[in-house]
Amino acid sequence: MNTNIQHLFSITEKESRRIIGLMSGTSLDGLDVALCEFQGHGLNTQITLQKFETMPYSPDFKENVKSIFSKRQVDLEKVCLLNAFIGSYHGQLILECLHNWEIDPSEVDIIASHGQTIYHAPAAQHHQPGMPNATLQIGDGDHIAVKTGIITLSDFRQKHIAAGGEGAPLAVYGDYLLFSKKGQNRILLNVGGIANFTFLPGDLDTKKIFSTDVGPGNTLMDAYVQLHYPGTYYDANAAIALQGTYSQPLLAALLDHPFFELPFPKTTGPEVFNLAYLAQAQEKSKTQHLSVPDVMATLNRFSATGICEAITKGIAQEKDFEIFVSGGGMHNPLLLSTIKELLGTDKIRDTSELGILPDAKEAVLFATLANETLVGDHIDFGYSDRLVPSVHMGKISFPS
Ligand SMILES: Nc1ncnc2c1ncn2[C@@H]1O[C@H](COP(=O)(O)OP(=O)(O)OP(=O)(O)O)[C@@H](O)[C@H]1O
Ligand SMILES: CC(=O)N[C@H]1[C@@H]2OC[C@@H](O2)[C@@H](O)[C@@H]1O[C@H](C)C(=O)O
Repeated sequence: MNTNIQHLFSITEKESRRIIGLMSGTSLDGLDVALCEFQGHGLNTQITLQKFETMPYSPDFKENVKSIFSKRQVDLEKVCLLNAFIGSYHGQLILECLHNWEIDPSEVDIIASHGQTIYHAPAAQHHQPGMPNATLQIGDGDHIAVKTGIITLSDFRQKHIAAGGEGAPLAVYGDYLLFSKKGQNRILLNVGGIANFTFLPGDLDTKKIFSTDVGPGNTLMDAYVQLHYPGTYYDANAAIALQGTYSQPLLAALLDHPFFELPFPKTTGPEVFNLAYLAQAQEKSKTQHLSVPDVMATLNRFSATGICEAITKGIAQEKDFEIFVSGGGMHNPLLLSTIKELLGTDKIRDTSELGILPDAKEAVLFATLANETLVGDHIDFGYSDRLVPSVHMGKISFPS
């Protein structure tokens, strides 16, 4: 047997496995690195988040990725170069993290890498006849494996699409295993660039469980800040939005998009919800005269409204539910207070109450997906055979 396969096989036989989960999200703040220890699998998964760090990206790197991110026309050579570059750069950042944590790479069994999404195109969004759901993450796993010497699983979204899904959100697979609780309806809300939530019914009926994107989380707010305050990446603590007042006509125009009417589960990205979309909405609502703080306040309210309307639809007739929030948007005080106001609840907790640091949740998800691919059994995610396919995801890269 090839020694790589032998090594992989021995990892699957271990009592516990150390897996590094990686996430590089749409806001391009940095690479989230979560070192997790797993025992068991499926609903018996036991996970300990041993270390977590966000390795910040340099401004140059952000600009490089932004030049090809979510754009229909790009420099194809740049895409090709960045695919290799990001793989090796992520490998380097992992080695730096391990060095900071005084952990030798040989003590890590597996890396689970999301890569960098550069284009997301579910069929409901691209409308190109005869063309499938599609999504593209770059930062090739072979480069990570060779750089670190650690077996790497990557490119998780393609199998989801191949099996009938839209490639996102994948959160349902991890949330169900790590956070379901019999007797309690739970909403796991992640406010990243795009916001999404998972509904976990208290009867644990997999036919009702799903994750769905709901629309913009931070992406439009971030893009607008970056346009008006070059060198600033986001509206820290909603300082700008809090100086403004939201505009009802602009809010209505922003909410007037067919995505919001689509049934769950569904997915979207900055390919749709971007500055051009905002400009169209301002034109439609004749609100081009608004001040920067007023637009920021409206974008903030837009994200909160999209989130709350989707949650209200998603929980259907369930009256009692708990919300656990994660993602960078949870640090935005105006967004959080509006979500509480619109849902009429004060009871929003974060996932640290469930044992997982909220900023680490998505990186932990990919580690969990890798653990299932290595040692998990078939789980029937039945919400819809097509949209939450029951598959194991990730491609395997060996270091040699
Ligand atoms: N103190 C804060 N005040 C306001 N917003 C904040 C604060 N801290 C973080 N954010 C927001 O959170 C964003 C980063 O969130 P996160 O890291 O969850 O996004 P991501 O993982 O890149 O996105 P996605 O989940 O869509 O891939 C920032 O760009 C910013 O908009
Ligand atoms: C295509 C893509 O990268 N989508 C991300 C993004 O960030 C949040 C939301 O949009 C979600 O759909 C997804 O990530 C999480 C980890 C998911 O798949 O559950």
